[in-house]
Amino acid sequence: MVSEKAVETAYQVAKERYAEVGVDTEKVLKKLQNIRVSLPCWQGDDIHGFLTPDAALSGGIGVSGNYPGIARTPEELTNDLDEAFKLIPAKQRLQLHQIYAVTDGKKKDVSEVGPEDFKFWVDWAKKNDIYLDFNPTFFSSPKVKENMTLASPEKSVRDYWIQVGKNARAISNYFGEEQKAQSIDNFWIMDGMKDEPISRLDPRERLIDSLDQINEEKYDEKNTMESYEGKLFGTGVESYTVGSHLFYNNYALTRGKDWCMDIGHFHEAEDPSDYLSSFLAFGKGMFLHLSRPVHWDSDHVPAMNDMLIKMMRALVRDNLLSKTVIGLDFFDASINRVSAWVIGTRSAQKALLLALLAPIDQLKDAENHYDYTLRLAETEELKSFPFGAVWDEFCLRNNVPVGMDWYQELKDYEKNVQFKRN
Ligand SMILES: C[C@H](O)[C@H](O)[C@@H](O)C(=O)CO
Ligand SMILES: [Mn+2]
Repeated sequence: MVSEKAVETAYQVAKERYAEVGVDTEKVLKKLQNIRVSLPCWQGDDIHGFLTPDAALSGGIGVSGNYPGIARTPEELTNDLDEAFKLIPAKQRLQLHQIYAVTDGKKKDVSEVGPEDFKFWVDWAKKNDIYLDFNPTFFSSPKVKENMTLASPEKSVRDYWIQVGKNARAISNYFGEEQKAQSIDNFWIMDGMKDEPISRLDPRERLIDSLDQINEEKYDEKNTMESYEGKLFGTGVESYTVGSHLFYNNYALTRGKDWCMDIGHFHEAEDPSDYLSSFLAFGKGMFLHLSRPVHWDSDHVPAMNDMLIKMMRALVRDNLLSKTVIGLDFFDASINRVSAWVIGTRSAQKALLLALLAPIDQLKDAENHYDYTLRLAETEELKSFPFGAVWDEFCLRNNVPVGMDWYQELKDYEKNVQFKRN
């Protein structure tokens, strides 16, 4: 076990080192304490959900791996989440998908679920001081016709999915009312075509109309805010995605909604962190799906890599955190699913902490006075500052295991709970 004394001693040294360059680590720790990251509930059960757990995944997303101990019921999923939250410092958020409705034995279609089917989650969230976000489920359903939902050429198909979207807004609004904090309602719509379409505009106009119909009801933004997640392509819809990045960027701007960037949905040569300030210079707010794309939108568990660090730096350096909810999106069944939540969230928090531990005002001042030498010298020196000691102190203060100590706790849970499920 990591010695508390060693952590505290190292922190005192780190505090002094950062103070030398004008960074107050105590202020940074307070900031980090109040930034909630939104975990994807679907990592816990490979996106099966409870409404149609046997339905095949569609929309070009896929889970690989078969690690034992998957959660099969709402109780098992919340037990696993409880375990993850014991190993993640500070209070967080959780994204639910619509297929995670808990209908108490009643057979319901996704177009029929409402707030009452999420009471289970609201009760659990209140008990644990977790904020809930939402994602309507526009995939894994026989009602998806030829890869089309809200943009379908058939009115009856669109109408079905419009109802799903309306329900989603009512559910997210219910979360907001209950938790007294805004719930993000994130729309990802899989619609697209495998081969070159003749019209690229018609499906987009239909999608706009469907979304506008979904948004007819006015809800208090204190409770709920829609965000729209674009995509470059997906397996099966390689040639055309109706909801491209630019499409939702414009939809969000013209409707006063949030834009969602999933960093797995960009081309490898792009730098998605650059889009944050480009959008937020005009837009209302941003929701993120931080993920780890490996050659494509593979939804690996986020690691503290350059991409993640750049995203956090862009948010912190330009003061965009107040307009952004940091969500995660991954589903990896090749490793313990609870460990995926722990690793992904701790990595996101670490990247955020690293970004916060910088004398940003000073660096901006250097930049505004053309002192690019100081800017480069200091940002490079900061890379070898004792950031890990500040992270360990953060874990210690939050009563969660420091360093690899969490792994042993998780192995006990795996042995005593998860492996007994089969
Ligand atoms: C399960 C999520 O809705 C899904 O991952 C979506 O957010 C996405 O990123 C699709 O590629
Ligand atoms: Mn996503």
